[in-house]
Amino acid sequence: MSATDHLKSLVAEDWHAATHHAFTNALADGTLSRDKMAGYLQQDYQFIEGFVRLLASAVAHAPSLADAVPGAQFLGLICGPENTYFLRSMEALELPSAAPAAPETVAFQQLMDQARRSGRYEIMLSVLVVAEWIYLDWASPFEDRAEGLPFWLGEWITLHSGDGFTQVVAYLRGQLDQAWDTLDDAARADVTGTFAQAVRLERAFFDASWAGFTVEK
Ligand SMILES: Cc1ncc(CN)c(N)n1
Repeated sequence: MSATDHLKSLVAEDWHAATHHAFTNALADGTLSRDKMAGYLQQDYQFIEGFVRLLASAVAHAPSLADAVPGAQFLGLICGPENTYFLRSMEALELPSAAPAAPETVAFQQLMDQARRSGRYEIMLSVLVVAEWIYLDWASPFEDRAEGLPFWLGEWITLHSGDGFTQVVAYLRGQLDQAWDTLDDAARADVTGTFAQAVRLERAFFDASWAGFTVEK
C-alpha cells in the first residue's frame, strides 16, 4: 500500500463523510440553495489565498525542477481559472467577495499557515494532498452532471474532476509517497497528524457549509 493510501485508511470515517457529503450531493444535483452556495463561495475564497501561498512554498521546497514543475503549473490553474471561477460566480450571485471569516475557515487558514511556516516539504504536502484528493473523490462521480447545472455549480465539479485534475492529485500524492520513504518515525507521526487534521477540517468545512454560513450581502 502506498503511504498516501495508508494515511487515508487511518482516517477512513472522516474521509468518507467529507467525500459523500449532503452539501456536495446537493451541489451536484442542482438542489443546493443559492444562499448555501453563496456562503460557501465567500468562505472558500478566503481559503484560496493561504492555499496559493502554501502551494508556492511547496514548489519552492520541491527536491528538483522535475518535482516542482507540475506544482507550478497547478499554481497557474488556481491563480487563473479557479480564481476567475470564484469572481464570476460571486458576481453572478450578486455577492461581495469579502466576508468575515467563519471559524471553520480560520481553522483551515491556520493549518495552511502552520504547514507553510514549518519549512518542511512533507508537512506542506500533507495538507495539499488532502485538500485536492478529497475534492477529486467527491467530484469525480459527478463529472457528467456538470453541463446541466448553473456554471457556479457545474464548473466547481469540472475544476475538480477529469484527467488533468486526476494528474494533479497523482502528482501531489507521488511527492508525498516519495518524501515518506525518507522520513524517520517522528516525522512520519507529524505527517500522520497533519493529514488527519486536514481531513477533519475538510469535513467540518462541508458540515458548516451545509448548515449555512452567514452570507455577506
Ligand atoms: C476547504 C477547501 N479544500 C479544498 C479545496 C480544493 N481546491 C477547496 N477549494 N476548499
